Amino acid sequence: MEKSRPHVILSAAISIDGKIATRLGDSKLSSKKDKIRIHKLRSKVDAILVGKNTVQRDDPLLTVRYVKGKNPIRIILDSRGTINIDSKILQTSNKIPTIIAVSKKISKSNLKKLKKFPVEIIMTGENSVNIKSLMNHLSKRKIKNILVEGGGTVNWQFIHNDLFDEILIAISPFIIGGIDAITFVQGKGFDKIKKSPRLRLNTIKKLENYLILHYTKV
Ligand SMILES: NC(=O)c1ccc[n+]([C@@H]2O[C@H](COP(=O)([O-])OP(=O)(O)OC[C@H]3O[C@@H](n4cnc5c(N)ncnc54)[C@H](O)[C@@H]3O)[C@@H](O)[C@H]2O)c1
Ligand SMILES: Nc1nc(=O)c(N)c(NC[C@H](O)[C@H](O)[C@H](O)COP(=O)(O)O)[nH]1
Repeated sequence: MEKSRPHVILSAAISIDGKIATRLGDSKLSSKKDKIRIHKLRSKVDAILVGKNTVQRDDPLLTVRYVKGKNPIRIILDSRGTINIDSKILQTSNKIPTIIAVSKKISKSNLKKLKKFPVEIIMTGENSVNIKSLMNHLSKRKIKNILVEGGGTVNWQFIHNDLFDEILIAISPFIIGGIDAITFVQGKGFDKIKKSPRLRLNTIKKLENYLILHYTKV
């Protein structure tokens, strides 16, 4: 029987205090070697997924550049279709397959704007994108594995809905601090430790001053 969702790997670079960006959205935590590690990983997955805020803040390409390899399909969660038309994602959508996942709340004008680009639009969910049905849809499209590269709001949705299989964390040698800085997992958070998914620490690897932790679910 076909699996109802792809294999999901959550990945992030965090400061030693668990933040993924400063309060101003600066997230440049990875070193060159760490980027090479990430790009190797990108080249091995069918798709890479991020939330709209990450696109707005980082203006990422989400391609494989530090190593040779194929680019994964890019998937952006953007409920209302407010992604910037000048973003590298939209501007390179003629070269790299791109899916914009939107919800039924998207305005006609934003939908029209997105349709001007050669992107695939998947509409699911009332207010925000229904990631369970999105995963189901992607599975039918033969997307077998997805690298979720954040940000914190997206990570919470995947963790809270138990839609992940592995977590890769790069603890980077920085301290960010501050109550307004974004953490690896945002959202409401669990109120009891026992509600947190149980994780098994599989491997730890030192990469210069970085520590790469690989977890799977128990
Ligand atoms: N260090 C790292 O590894 C890393 C990785 C990724 C992002 N970041 C940083 O994280 C910050 C962005 O994180 P964030 O938490 O603000 O936003 P995010 O990137 O998680 O995007 C969240 C947005 O995605 C959209 N969305 C649509 N459907 C959704 C759904 N079902 N679940 C969740 N989101 C949905 C919504 O507009 C929502 O506001 C940026 O500053 C970025 O630089 C850091
Ligand atoms: N591993 C990792 N280390 C970081 O320091 C960082 N900021 C991210 N962030 C993930 C997010 O998806 C970013 O937007 C892309 O890492 C930028 O992607 P590009 O280089 O433009 O392809 N991820």
